[in-house]
Amino acid sequence: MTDPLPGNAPAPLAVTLGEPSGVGPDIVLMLKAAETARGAAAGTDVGAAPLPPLFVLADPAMLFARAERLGLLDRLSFTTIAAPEDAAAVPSNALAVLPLAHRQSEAPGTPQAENGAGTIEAIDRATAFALSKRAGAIVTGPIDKKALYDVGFRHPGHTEYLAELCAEAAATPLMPVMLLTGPELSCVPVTIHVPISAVPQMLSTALIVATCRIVAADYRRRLKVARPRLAVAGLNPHAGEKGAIGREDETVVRPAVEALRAEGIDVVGPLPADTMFHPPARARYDVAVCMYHDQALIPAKTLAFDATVNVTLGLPIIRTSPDHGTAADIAGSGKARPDSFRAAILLAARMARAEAAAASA
Ligand SMILES: NC(=O)C1=CN([C@@H]2O[C@H](COP(=O)(O)OP(=O)(O)OC[C@H]3O[C@@H](n4cnc5c(N)ncnc54)[C@H](O)[C@@H]3O)[C@@H](O)[C@H]2O)C=CC1
Ligand SMILES: NCC(=O)COP(=O)(O)O
Repeated sequence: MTDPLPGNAPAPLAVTLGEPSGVGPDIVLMLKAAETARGAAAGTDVGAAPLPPLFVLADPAMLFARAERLGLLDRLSFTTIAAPEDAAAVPSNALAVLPLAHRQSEAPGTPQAENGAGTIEAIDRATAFALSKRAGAIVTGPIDKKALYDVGFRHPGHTEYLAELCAEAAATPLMPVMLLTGPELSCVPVTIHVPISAVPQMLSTALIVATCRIVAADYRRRLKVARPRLAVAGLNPHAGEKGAIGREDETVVRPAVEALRAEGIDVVGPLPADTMFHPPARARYDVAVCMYHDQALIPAKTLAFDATVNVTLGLPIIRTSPDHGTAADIAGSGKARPDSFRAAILLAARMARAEAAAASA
């Protein structure tokens, strides 16, 4: 995961904390404190790969308050920076913080309406840094979607919002693809944050084809899988039982798989979703392309909740995120596990190195 690519060192990672009342701040602080402990215990194994260079976009006062609540101040210091480029000079025992214009309050477990502007500012600025290559990738902490909707955020989640920000910058429409990737399973939902009742209408052969093309291309370029094997799930029970239990698998999904195979993409399907996630079935593909959110995310989170990472494909920037949400029930308690956030940071760094190598090839 930490293999260097000489001459292609990407810029530091831009990290957003998401909802300040959630576990995003806890986890980043805990990861950095563990890193500092590693430095203090030089020569001993603290059991995790070192973090790559990164900086956090946040209100330093909010972060300090959460660190104090978690009892981490004796193991952690903060250095405020004015620009991403300053992160390189921050000592490894300090957390580089790029202050937001908006103030943020801490209030574990209770989203504060006035925090919404800072949450969105962090995402906007991290994305701008990544687009201008001043950040190698962005790693986002979980947002409370309803709390942001309540203050006027008009996007279902990061995935769709980041696509819109990148499309504005590129002046061209972009289609984001959500990938949940873990040690045992990688899954993509073709439809993302939509009510289940809207899924059959939204699914089309063109949407499945476009999704799979993006998956195949990003697997090759950014995940270094030369010939990714895709397995497409059916929509209906038993993949429609040849049309007897729903027609979509024959009229929508199968034509997409045939079109993709004609293009040379290694893809099978439609497969019955209930029998494609057991171990021997998983060994036959690199990524499962699913028809709706929970068809993909239930197996991914069930198999490896602590190690799965959410990646947005199809964008000119690299974005990763932990698989979990704000975990408001445990925010500020020190009970949050930082593993998925750590995996998101390490994967972002690996993808940024692959991207830098591909760009200079
Ligand atoms: N990328 C993002 O911004 C995401 C945001 N969300 C948002 O998070 C909010 C809460 O969603 P939920 O469905 O309740 O899922 P959740 O993942 O926040 O919590 C589900 C359960 O898992 C536990 N949990 C979650 N992360 C944990 C961690 N790191 N360590 C230990 N335990 C952990 C929680 O305590 C809770 O019991 C919603 O507003 C949702 O929209 C959810 C997923 C991703
Ligand atoms: N359940 C995954 C999820 O909601 C992630 O959303 P996003 O904010 O990463 O788009």
